[in-house]
Amino acid sequence: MSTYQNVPTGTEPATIAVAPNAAAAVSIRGLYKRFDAKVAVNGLSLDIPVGSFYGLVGPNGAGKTTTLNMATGLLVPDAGSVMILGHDVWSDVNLAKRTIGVMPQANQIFDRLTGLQLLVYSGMLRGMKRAEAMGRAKDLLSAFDLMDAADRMVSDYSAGMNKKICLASAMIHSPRLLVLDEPFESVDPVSSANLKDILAEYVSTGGTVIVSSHVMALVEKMCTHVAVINAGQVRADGTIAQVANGEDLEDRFLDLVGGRHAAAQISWLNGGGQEQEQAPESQMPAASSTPSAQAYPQPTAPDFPVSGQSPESGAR
Ligand SMILES: Nc1ncnc2c1ncn2[C@@H]1O[C@H](COP(=O)(O)OP(=O)(O)OP(=O)(O)O)[C@@H](O)[C@H]1O
Repeated sequence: MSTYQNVPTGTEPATIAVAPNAAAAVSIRGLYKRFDAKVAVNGLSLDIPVGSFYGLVGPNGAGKTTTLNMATGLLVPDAGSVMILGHDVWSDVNLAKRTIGVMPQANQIFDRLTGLQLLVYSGMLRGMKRAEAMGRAKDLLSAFDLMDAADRMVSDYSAGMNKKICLASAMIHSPRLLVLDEPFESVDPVSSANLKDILAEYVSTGGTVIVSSHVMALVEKMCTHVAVINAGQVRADGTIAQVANGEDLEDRFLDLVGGRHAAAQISWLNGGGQEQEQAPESQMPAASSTPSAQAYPQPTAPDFPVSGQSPESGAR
């Protein structure tokens, strides 16, 4: 898909100048998606090298999830192309899906299964024999410190345990590319360190990890590469050092996406430590006068029934 037939005239992104990179783990060109009037992804192009730990960062609503959904065969783009390990995603979407492990969201899994059942089911969905899926499921439960919870229903897991079982179910078929949305959210520091070790080991064997995250310190520490996304486009991409460009990555991010405004200037939000600002004189009653009905309008009886009272009972 490389034409812009679904894109409103006049809003087409710049022509795709550079051919997709078949050697990349993911090569995106001119990706575009519009939801009614909202352009979520606006001609986005990006190459993600094989064996990289790639962070996608951007403010809320920047288009990260929409991009990842299109790149992983979950959402049809309006235009543009995505290649995964040299194969066009949308010409054989099932092949692409076999290559990728996408971490599901907590509300996308069958949480009435036990952790063990969920992993075995995920493995068998990927075409594994039950015995093989069972063996891998136990390895993952052990690696993710979930062995004690293996026979408990996932609906009874804590938020962090839920994250871990979702991540494990994305890994059971040993994909070549892992796509993870905020994988460490709610995960305790010990488990999170273990997960990072597992992911680092996976990358060292040639796997590629893409994480979408808002936690810049985590991206700076874990990732080899980063792309800053804003308003559906890539603002900067490359190794962490290239993107940071000698600055702290978080400061650089703020420079790139802008939009920082002075929250501290909300006039009424003062924590109680300072005198409230006086209202302008014009809005205050004259000194020594008693409050008049004009200065302080008296509340009137509500013209709607008060909870538990009929309009009649309210008048009593
Ligand atoms: N199904 C949808 N229908 C309508 N608008 C959508 C839909 N999905 C996303 N959008 C809009 O597209 C824009 C990009 O959303 P997206 O979820 O891709 O952003 P994001 O970068 O992942 O944000 P966040 O960091 O908050 O998760 C937002 O303005 C969002 O409201």
